[in-house]
Amino acid sequence: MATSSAPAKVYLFGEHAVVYGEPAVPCAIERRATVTVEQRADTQICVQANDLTLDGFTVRWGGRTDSRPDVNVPTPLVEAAMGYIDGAIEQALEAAGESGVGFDVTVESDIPLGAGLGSSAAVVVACIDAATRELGADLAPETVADRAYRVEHEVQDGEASRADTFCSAMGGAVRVQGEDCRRLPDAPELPVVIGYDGDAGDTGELVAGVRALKEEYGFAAETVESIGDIVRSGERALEDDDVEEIGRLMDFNHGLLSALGVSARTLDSMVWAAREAGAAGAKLTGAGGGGCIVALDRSERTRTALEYTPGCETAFRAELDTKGVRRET
Ligand SMILES: Nc1ncnc2c1ncn2[C@@H]1O[C@H](COP(=O)(O)OP(=O)(O)O)[C@@H](O)[C@H]1O
Ligand SMILES: C[C@@](O)(CCOP(=O)(O)O)CC(=O)O
Ligand SMILES: [Mg+2]
Repeated sequence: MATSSAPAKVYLFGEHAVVYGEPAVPCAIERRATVTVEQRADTQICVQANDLTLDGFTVRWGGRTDSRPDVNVPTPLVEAAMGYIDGAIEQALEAAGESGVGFDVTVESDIPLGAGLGSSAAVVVACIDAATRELGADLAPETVADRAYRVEHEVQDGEASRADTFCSAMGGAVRVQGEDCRRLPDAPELPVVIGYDGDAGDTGELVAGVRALKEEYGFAAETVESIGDIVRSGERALEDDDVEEIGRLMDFNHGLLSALGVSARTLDSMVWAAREAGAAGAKLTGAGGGGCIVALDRSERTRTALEYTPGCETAFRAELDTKGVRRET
């Protein structure tokens, strides 16, 4: 039996545009998905999944006698979860040079699902790490990241960046542009506050929507390029530890994401509540459509204001996670 965990992340800058080769800077936070993998005597894959926003379900597939999942939760969720776990197991088997092995997989996650905090990447990264160790192999975090990216790419219908998976595997703040993935040497000490509307967005669908807009309108393509410019300015502000400037750029980034159609009324309300409470800046994080915003505020004012904002289910402070994927005992 092997257990690994991997962290969630917020995007300081650059989600969506990173899918088209612009840079992005995500940052790992101290909320984790933990995955336990144990070999079975047969060839089935049996997944037990739980997280904050899920009542929990068990699904079993593969093997000779039972190839249909036996579950009690909505089909799209199960299909997506099966896609991620199936993909992760396939990558682990390939990495360990094995085939035809069945596993019991248990997922426990503190990361709200589909909320822009990268629950999918954390689950896949932790699952690949645990499954390869269960098979006697040991992969470097960079290799886990690369294999996890292939899974996200497949599940998101061929459109995904390496940002979420690299960040979750490596921890800290990272910069990703195409295949160029690096850890930022001095992870910034940022006063991150997160607001969550209790809702979820479908990453694959939202990415496809941006792609369609970009193909239809030249100015949408330019908007994507402008997000790249914001990220480049953001990197300089991060080097200077200039929280006010980082915040201004986050505000600008949110405006452009909103123009690309991936915000939501609740996300906009939370962003405005944060700004009015004195946050240095605020933006949605991840794919959007519902889920989380990220704001910067050293004081408690933003968190308190968010808690009283209609549409906000919960607000919390998030510490930077410098560890990335790790073995749990
Ligand atoms: N605890 C979990 N158990 C099983 N599957 C999970 C869990 N957390 C996330 N997932 C998978 O990840 C998907 C959400 O990923 P995505 O839409 O990319 O949003 P995000 O990565 O922002 O949370 C879920 O639909 C599910 O398939
Ligand atoms: C929209 C996107 O840039 C980030 C998606 O993040 P999340 O799955 O919503 O946490 C897609 C990607 O980079 O693969
Ligand atoms: Mg995701």
